[in-house]
Amino acid sequence: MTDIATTPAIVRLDDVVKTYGTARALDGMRFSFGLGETVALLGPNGAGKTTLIGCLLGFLLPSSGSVRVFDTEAAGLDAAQRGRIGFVPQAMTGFSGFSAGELLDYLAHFQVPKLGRFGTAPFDARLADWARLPMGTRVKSLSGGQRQRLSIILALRHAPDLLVLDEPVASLDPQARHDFMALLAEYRDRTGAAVLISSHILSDLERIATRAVFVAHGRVVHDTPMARFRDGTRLLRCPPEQVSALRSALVGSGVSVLRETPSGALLVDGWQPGSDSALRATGLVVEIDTPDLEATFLEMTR
Ligand SMILES: Nc1ncnc2c1ncn2[C@@H]1O[C@H](COP(=O)(O)OP(=O)(O)OP(=O)(O)O)[C@@H](O)[C@H]1O
Repeated sequence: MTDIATTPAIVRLDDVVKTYGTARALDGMRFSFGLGETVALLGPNGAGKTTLIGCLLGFLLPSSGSVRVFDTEAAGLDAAQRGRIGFVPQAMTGFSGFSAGELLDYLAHFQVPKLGRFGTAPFDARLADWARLPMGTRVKSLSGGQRQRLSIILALRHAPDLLVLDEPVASLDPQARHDFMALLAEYRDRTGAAVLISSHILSDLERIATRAVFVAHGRVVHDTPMARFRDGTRLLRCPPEQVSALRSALVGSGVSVLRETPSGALLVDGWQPGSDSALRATGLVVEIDTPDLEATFLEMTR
């Protein structure tokens, strides 16, 4: 897989393998990303996304390969480096005896905001305004969505350079989810942070991501900047007897075949403005569709 990151990497995974007994959750995972990128991590259940995130945050040790964050092995990050990371887990656990307000006050002692990046106070206020938490309620009595909002505040308020979100919006209501995606985009644009977000809500990712990394069976199966994805991904359908002629016509055209679907359609990358007319000139009868992230996900990870 080609490394397509355009900025200096602050996260780099090289040939990462992680086994649980005989199961290989990560099987040669390799990609990197840098500041200003918002990477959508896409993969079906069990593809290895949470394991990858665990390795990246130093919670899990890879069985082999290397995971480097801020140019340091992830498991050996010091406190100052960890302070540059924000993490929203799938579900927040612990701290159940604290009220929301007490927890925010208590953890403020360990979270040093990087002043001047977004004017900390106004963004804090934006977060609080978005979350609308009942500050006096104990964490154990908060709803799932309220706990998720609390965990999002804790992940963002110290202005991390690297923000890692594992299914951050699954328990949010549609309004909170919509507003959070806008907040996240604002955060990224104002701070230039690197963001890695895993979510099954692909329409959200389509709006915010600058890059899509598709994983299946513990490996990266497709890695593309979103601009290239939007402009250059097509689904080509032709009568079954013409599929091999279509493949031949694409050779040397700059268009590459990512997948042949079970019905014989070709998912391709690298489509250009002149590709339609070039294909018409071959005399092949081809139906050309522009797939969205979900349609591409279904083909790339099946
Ligand atoms: N602690 C564990 N012990 C054994 N196997 C595990 C453990 N954690 C994960 N696995 C296995 O590793 C594989 C990858 O799991 P992982 O949780 O990383 O997937 P995922 O892509 O995050 O899935 P989901 O979308 O369902 O959250 C799965 O086959 C899972 O069963």
